[in-house]
Amino acid sequence: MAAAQGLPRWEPTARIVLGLLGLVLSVYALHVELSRERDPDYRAMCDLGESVSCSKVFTSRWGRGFGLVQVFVAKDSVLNQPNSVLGILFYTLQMGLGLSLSKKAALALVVCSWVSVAGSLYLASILAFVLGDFCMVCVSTYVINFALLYTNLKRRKAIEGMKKKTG
Ligand SMILES: C/C(=C\C[C@@]12O[C@]1(C)C(=O)c1ccccc1C2=O)CCC[C@H](C)CCC[C@H](C)CCCC(C)C
Repeated sequence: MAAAQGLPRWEPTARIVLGLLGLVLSVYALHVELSRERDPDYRAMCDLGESVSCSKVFTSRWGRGFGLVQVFVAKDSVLNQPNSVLGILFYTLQMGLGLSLSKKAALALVVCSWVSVAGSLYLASILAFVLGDFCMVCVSTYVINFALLYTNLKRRKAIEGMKKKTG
């Protein structure tokens, strides 16, 4: 298997493509959220209907700090950042740590990725059962997060294999 000798050949490309897509979606989500907060009449490209509205989702209480941070701190605290800011950090980290071939970096990527998949499942259930909204930007980021987890698991396996061989 190629994975035993080194990284799968598709791995660096997949990581950059997924990371950039996630980054673009997160920046867009942040832009929509801030525009909507400034102007309640703002309509975003991803607002297609009453229940297919991304800006409604982004500006809901679940759109900041996963709706959980404000249980502990004030709503307008600096700790209560939009989810998309976490997304920007997360995708930047995924591309940045991808440059390192160390085992620790590979493990960190897998752990962060699992956290993001858990976050995705949580946000998806809020979307479906609480808000009853279809947010295309959100669903796209969940798909990206699953794909990144797969990529990171493959990568970690390959890096473990490499280190065993060369000592
Ligand atoms: C645009 C984006 C997610 C979309 C969205 O979050 C948005 C914007 C939102 O307002 C919302 C409201 C209500 C229901 C669902 C939603 C969402 O769907 C990006 C996050 C992706 C991902 C879920 C980030 C997870 C990061 C981890 C917590 C790991 C952090 C690791 C750190 C070391 C950086």
